Amino acid sequence: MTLDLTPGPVNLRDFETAARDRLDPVYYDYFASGAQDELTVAANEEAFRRHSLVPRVLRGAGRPRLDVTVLGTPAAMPVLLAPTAFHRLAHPEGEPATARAAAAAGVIMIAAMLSTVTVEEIAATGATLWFQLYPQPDLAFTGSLIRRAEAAGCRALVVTADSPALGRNERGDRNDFHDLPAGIHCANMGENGHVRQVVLSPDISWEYLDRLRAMTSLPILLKGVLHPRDARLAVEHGVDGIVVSNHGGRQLDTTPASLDRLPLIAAEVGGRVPLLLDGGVRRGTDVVKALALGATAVAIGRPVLWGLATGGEEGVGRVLSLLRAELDNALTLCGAATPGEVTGDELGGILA
Ligand SMILES: Cc1cc2nc3c(=O)[nH]c(=O)nc-3n(C[C@H](O)[C@H](O)[C@H](O)COP(=O)(O)O)c2cc1C
Ligand SMILES: CC(C)CC(=O)C(=O)O
Repeated sequence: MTLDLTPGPVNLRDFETAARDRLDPVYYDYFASGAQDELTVAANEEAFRRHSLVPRVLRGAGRPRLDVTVLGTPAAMPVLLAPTAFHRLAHPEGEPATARAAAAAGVIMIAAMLSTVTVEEIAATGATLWFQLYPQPDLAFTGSLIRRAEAAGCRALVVTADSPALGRNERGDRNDFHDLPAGIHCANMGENGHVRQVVLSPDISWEYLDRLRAMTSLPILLKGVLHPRDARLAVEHGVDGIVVSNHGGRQLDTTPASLDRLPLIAAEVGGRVPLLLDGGVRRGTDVVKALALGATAVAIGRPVLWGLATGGEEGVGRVLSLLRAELDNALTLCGAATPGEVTGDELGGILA
């Protein structure tokens, strides 16, 4: 018997390396890649490096509490699982493995409409879910998806607004990856024995959002907002929350880092609705920086996929526990007692 003394991944970036070693390179590229030159992918992580945290001392804050409530949904920490498509490309168990890990960690999973297992089966894990929607021009079909998400117990609807078309993914082109492999499909899109094609439509407008608003009493978050005027419009159209996001740099390349847009949007929204941020969050200190700049919580996309590819439910669980430990440590070192206490004024010496 040989003893395995390798320590394994000790942070979220290590999980990417571990996942890369295990994954089919075509699927690795699908998960890792962004649009075109991937400038926005790089910008998202780079933006966090540009900011510093200035800790306060002798606050006697004690060990921080990490729990938050976002739009009525309690969570053990201000980190959600961003919606990402096609988890069965990462691990045969797919989304239910991710959901079990989210449930064990007490965090909210935003289930993607383009999951490879149905929302009902994901919900059967007992995880706390929100449901992400690509608004489909067929309103009746969209309505049926919303009804299913509601019936499955999803507690909010996350409407992705940054996808009037698919971003141009050149790694996918090089790999000729344009279809899911046999046996894996968009499980929520099944209808009378065939699978509906997802439509990313440039015709979706604020008027469509009004229709959605009238279709559900669930809180609605708009995902993919980068312009303060759109944030204002979102609030005017009755949205309950905003996800400041550039889709992990996978849609329009050369957009700014989502973190760099957060202060502008926070100033425009003025606390009327909670803001979430995703894109490039890899460290507990990144979470603190996002909180300092106006987010109530953040979401992570790729790190969850790296955990899933590396070790299924256990891998995702480890990603979440590492990030939790880092966040706990960062808040403690900042002298903050709760995530809500972190503000740009008091703690986040945001030095560009
Ligand atoms: C492989 C992959 C698939 C994604 N699928 C979706 C999706 O189906 N719907 C959606 O709104 N966003 C999707 N996203 C974007 C994420 O929700 C999120 O905005 C992004 O991953 C955050 O950046 P990060 O990966 O740097 O954490 C996807 C991202 C990745 C990496
Ligand atoms: C198939 C895509 C629309 C899923 C997605 O959002 C992405 O890969 O970024």
